[in-house]
Amino acid sequence: MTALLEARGLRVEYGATVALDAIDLALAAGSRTAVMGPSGSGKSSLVHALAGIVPLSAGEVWLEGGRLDTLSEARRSRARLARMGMVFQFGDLVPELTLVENVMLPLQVLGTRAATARRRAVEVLEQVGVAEVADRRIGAVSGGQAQRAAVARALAHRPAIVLADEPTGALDTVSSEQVMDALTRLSVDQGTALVVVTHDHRVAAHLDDVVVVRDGRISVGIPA
Ligand SMILES: Nc1ncnc2c1ncn2[C@@H]1O[C@H](COP(=O)(O)OP(=O)(O)OP(=O)(O)O)[C@@H](O)[C@H]1O
Repeated sequence: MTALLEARGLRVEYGATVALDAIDLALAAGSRTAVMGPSGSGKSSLVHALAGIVPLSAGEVWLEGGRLDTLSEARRSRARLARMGMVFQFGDLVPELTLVENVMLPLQVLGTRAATARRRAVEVLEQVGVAEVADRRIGAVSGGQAQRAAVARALAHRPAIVLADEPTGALDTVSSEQVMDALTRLSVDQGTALVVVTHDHRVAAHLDDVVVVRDGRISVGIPA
């Protein structure tokens, strides 16, 4: 079966630092993968390389059977926007906008009409359990609620792949569980491939596979 997203021989360098080397990874539709490993081992670099955000020194990234890394920057951004959802530790939501407006934004960039985008945004906010605060500004809700809005935003356009870098890192245990429940439930419902960078074994327990990164390489063994 063709992988949805595949890395072949990835190498990423920042100046003299080799952040990733010889990475092979294939993600199938509906797979749920934790990326674990020590601080500085290359986990964020891996997620950014899979998303086509950082330039590769060597290797290839394939998205749905086509090369991602060789596309022009504009086409890569478009492919990322259309087919991927990204969630980061502190969200990157617009604090002055409401939850629903934040979730509508990428849909509208993709050409969805405002009324349709709003309906879909409210639907996903309901699925992640924050519909009751949908019209509050991000700055006026809790960290857990904002992070669930970030999950809603990443999933609203029904991406094939969700890449989440420490999505629960700033949250207490209860909020962290809510965010992971929301991510995994929507992955099950929509068949999304889910990749979650985490230090937390409780977070990894929500996922089916674990990839351990050590010194820029995928290693087999017990996560640190
Ligand atoms: N923009 C950058 N410029 C230079 N070096 C970088 C840059 N980003 C990351 N690095 C280096 O690349 C290596 C891998 O970093 P990366 O952020 O991918 O690790 P990580 O496993 O995600 O770390 P953490 O768990 O602490 O977030 C580290 O040595 C880091 O210092």
